[in-house]
Amino acid sequence: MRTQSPAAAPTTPTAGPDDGMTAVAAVDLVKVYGSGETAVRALDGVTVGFARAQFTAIMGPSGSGKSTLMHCLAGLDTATSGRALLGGTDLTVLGDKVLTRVRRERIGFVFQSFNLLPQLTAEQNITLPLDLAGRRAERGLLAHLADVLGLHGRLTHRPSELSGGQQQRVALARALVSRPEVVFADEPTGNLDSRSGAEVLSFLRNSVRELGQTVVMVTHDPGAAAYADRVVLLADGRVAGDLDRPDRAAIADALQNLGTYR
Ligand SMILES: Nc1ncnc2c1ncn2[C@@H]1O[C@H](COP(=O)(O)OP(=O)(O)OP(=O)(O)O)[C@@H](O)[C@H]1O
Repeated sequence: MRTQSPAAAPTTPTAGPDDGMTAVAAVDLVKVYGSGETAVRALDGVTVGFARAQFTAIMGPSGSGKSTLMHCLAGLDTATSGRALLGGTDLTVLGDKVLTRVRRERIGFVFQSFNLLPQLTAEQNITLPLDLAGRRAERGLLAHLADVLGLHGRLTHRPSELSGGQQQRVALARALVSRPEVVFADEPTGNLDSRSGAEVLSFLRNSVRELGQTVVMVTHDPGAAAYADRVVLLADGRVAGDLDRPDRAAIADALQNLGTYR
């Protein structure tokens, strides 16, 4: 394992995303929840970049700041200081309206709880972000995603008529159909059985390889993280390690070294 201080984070943190190779970056990102004696420093100066067309997993103990980092980088939460960069855009200086548009048009999301709208069909759920943005789905890409995700014959079904694995595959199609600059996945296999989870992870892996998609995934599971090209470790709101193409055992070791793996 390469461990390092946040100041020596791995992927061109000082160059920032304008180098054309970095899709998303945090630069000295600080997030403090609350104030006074009860203040919690969830992010304590995180500097890290996520390369284009790479699959990165973020891991670390409970409370280490994984979700906070992802939410700040996705414009779902505001940082206390520092910069959250998507391409050349600093999300920390944007107002709510512009931020909503950036999230809708440039970012794909996959959540543990699927977050599909129950009254819409699978296809309507998939195209909803595009519809809201006034854009048309690329029919070829939609058909390709439905095909590789095994959703043909399910597109007219509502979420209640689909299994958990199928619902998450609909969420994956929704995340990718707009060709976003990055897909953020928060514990995407947390509610799935191991077979459905493996399908979701293989799909994410292949979307990086075949579509050049950038994927950043938060997970507790070393087996899930082993699908990634890179694993960034957080501890106490700081970058505590960075693993290049680790296997499951190397990830488990690194977590154990952080004193967290049970
Ligand atoms: N809305 C909030 N208000 C106050 N404190 C918060 C809030 N959200 C998170 N925190 C605190 O910030 C710290 C980091 O939380 P975060 O959820 O980012 O960690 P995590 O690594 O994602 O944890 P887990 O693995 O348990 O999901 C924790 O101490 C948490 O209690």
